[in-house]
Formats: sequence, C-alpha cells, structure tokens
Amino acid sequence: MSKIFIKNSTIIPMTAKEDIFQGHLYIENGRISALYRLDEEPSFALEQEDLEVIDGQDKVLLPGLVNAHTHAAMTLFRSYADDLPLMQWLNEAIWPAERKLTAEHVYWGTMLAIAEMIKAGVTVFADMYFFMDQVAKAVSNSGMRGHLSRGMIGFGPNAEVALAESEDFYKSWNKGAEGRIRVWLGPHAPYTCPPDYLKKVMSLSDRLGTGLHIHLAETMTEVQDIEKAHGQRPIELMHTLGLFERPVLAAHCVHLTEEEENILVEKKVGIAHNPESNMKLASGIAPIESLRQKKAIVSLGTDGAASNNNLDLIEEMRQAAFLQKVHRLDPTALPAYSALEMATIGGAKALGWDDEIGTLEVGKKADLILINMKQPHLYPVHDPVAHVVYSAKGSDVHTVIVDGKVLLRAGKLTTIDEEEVMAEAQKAALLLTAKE
Ligand SMILES: CSC[C@H]1O[C@@H](n2cnc3c(O)ncnc32)[C@H](O)[C@@H]1O
Ligand SMILES: [Zn+2]
Repeated sequence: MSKIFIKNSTIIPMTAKEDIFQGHLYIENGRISALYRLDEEPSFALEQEDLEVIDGQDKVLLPGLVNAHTHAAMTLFRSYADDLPLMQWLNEAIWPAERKLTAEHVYWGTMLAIAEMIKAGVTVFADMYFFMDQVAKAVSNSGMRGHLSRGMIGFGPNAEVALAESEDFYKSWNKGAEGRIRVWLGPHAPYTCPPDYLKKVMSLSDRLGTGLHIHLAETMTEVQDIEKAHGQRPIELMHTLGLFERPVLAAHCVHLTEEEENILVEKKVGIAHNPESNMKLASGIAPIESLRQKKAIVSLGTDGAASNNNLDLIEEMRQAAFLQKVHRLDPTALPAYSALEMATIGGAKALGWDDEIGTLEVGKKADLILINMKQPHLYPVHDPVAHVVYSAKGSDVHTVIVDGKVLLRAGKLTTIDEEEVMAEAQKAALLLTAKE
C-alpha cells in the first residue's frame, strides 16, 4: 500500500477548535501514521520510491466529510419531481418510478452519486435503498467508504423478503471492500414499518449485533398519523418499543417535544439532520441547536438527490448553520466549528464509526480531504473554519483520500470514469421515467 506525505498545510484535525495548526501529515498502510508541526523534521526518509508527496500549500486539510443520510441511487430522479410535500412526492412520483428500478439502474445511480460526493469531499455515506448488493459493488469499485442498509417496508408481500435479504446482505457485505463497508438494518419509517414488524427488525439486529438506520419525525403529518394510530408520537413510540436499545441512526428528527429531545440525548441516538431536504419539502426545521446544547449526537446528511437536489455537504453545512440562526433569531446559534463537527466527527459518531474515522489523529484511517483556498472567494483567510463552512463550495475540493488511497487528485477522479457513469445514469433515468 502506498505512502503519502502531505506537506505545508493548514490542518484542522477536528479534535478541538484550538488544535488547528500548520504542518504535515504522513499516511502509511491506509492510516494516519504521523502529524508534524511546520518546524518539525519528519522521522522518515522523504526520498522513498513509493512515497507520494502532495503539496498542501494554500490548502486546508481536514477529515473527510460524512454524509450521514442519503439514498444514493436517487440521483436518477434528480429534478424528476419537485416542489411537492413529502407524502405526495413519495406516493405520486417517487414510489411509482422506484417500482421500475433494476439492479443495473441502482449501480449506475449509485456510481453517479459517489462521483458527485467524492468531488465534493465526502468520504463515507450512510445509504438506505434497494438492490444494496449493487450499492456495495459501487462502493467496492470506487474506493469509497459506505455505511449501508437495505431499506425495509414492513407491509405488503415484500416485508418478509426485506428481512431475509437484509440478513443475507449483512452476511455478504459487512466488513466487505477491505473493511470499507459496514452494514446496518434499514426499517424505512414508523409509517411504513408497524410495531410488530419493527419487533422483528429489532430481533434480527440483536442476532446480527448491528444497528438500525430509520427516518423519524420528519413531518407534522407523520407525527399526527402515528399519534392517531398508536397513541404516541414517533420518538415516544420508538422508545416504548425499545428501538433505541441498540445503535440507531435517525434521519430528520424535525418535530420533537422537549421530552423527545431528551430521549434522543439519553439513548445516544445518532441524529442525521438534512436541512436542505427539510426546506425543499417544507417539512420543518429540526431543533439542532437545542439538541447540540444538550450534547446530542448530531450529524449532517443530504438525503437523496431528488429532494435536495445535490449531494454537496459543504453547502449543507452552510445551510444548516444559517437555518438555525434564523430559526432562533440568534446569530450565535450553530457556529461554523459546530457545523463542521456535524459533518465530520459528529457523522462518524452517528454511524458508530468514530473509532476509525472523523478526526485526523495518529492511528485513524486515512480518510481526509484538501480544500484549495487560493481562490478569490476564499481570500483573505482570517478563519479557515469559517471559510470551509461559509465560503467554500464542493467544487473547491482538491484532493480526497479514503483508506489511504487517492480518489480525487487535483479535482480529477482517479477510480471512476465520469463520462461513462453520466452516460449510463442518463440511460437508466430515461427508462425509469418514460411515460407508459
Ligand atoms: C426503503 S428504501 C428508502 C426509501 O426512502 C424514500 N425516501 C427518500 N427520501 C425520503 C424522505 O425524505 N423521507 C422518507 N422517505 C424517503 C426513497 O424514495 C425510498 O423509497
Ligand atoms: Zn431519506
């Protein structure tokens, strides 16, 4: 495995705000093996044949971004159905189109998403979708890291199939792609997975020793429908059922009472906030600043490209911060460093992967990115963190490394044929959305 030396960079390790420094980083065997201050001499020979040296001058170096909630292959439905509320969007546009999906479509849609995410600095994504073997294959082929869940709908003829396929998928792919894939279960939501079904999902998760990825409390309609059907709000109901007794990644968590916020904090539920999807579908504003102050595990996702309509997590950080400020009429709400925490170490914690990723520390996996700061919209630099969150764009990402392998070099993908992926995705999208 190659060795990489990144020299002369502004390093934002995301261990603490005051830990930012000018220096170098050394990668060996896929892991961060040393960090040096600018004036420190590296303790290894710089003239090794298999050593790649990357110039970090005028760049910031930070952990790879964690997209904590998406449906990658939904890139195929980007701009297919817009300006609708969630349930109408799903029932009338997305679910009918998804019924036509094939394994091949999901492969190319996921490859398109991975290309877009790598180019914007994402190094791991939490995905919930169908044909997950294809998603795993795309992760494996691209060099990306994936936290993958087979989406489960708990009624109709496919409910039992989803349980069996989830178990097979776990057995085939958990720790796959040289350890870059982790598999959790993916019960879609309380309104598609009734309590008896969730009990089966929980017992499977306990048997496999894995966690769950679920949509929770996304809209007022969901809260009202669940309360009417079960006498409790979504988070209360999940708590009563015992769902939070294992690792849970809960997407959205928009509509919460104080009591429900406290449950999420106490049960250490990973919350994936998706501000752009919540704004576009007019779902509401999640109480992220309140949750952050209570020390909840908060992370950031894009949701699928059909409800966003891109997978740019840098843009998502800016929107997350601005949304909390305007929501609370408080400019100090969700400051830049906290938004960056959500997109890095917060995401790693929400996925239960913070033992390996999320910060730049010796021994951790070498998942990191360089952002090119030598551009008019990023000059002058008073505060590199504020620049990354408030001024940068996904297209400013210069280098992306996952597991010690360069996946983006000077803005060019190294493992993905971008032209081929766009052509195949275009073909798939046309077939899926053709009028009968
Ligand atoms: C069962 S696989 C995942 C399933 O979720 C759908 N989906 C996409 N975006 C959302 C959202 O914001 N809330 C709920 N469900 C969503 C997707 O289309 C798949 O069918
Ligand atoms: Zn979603």
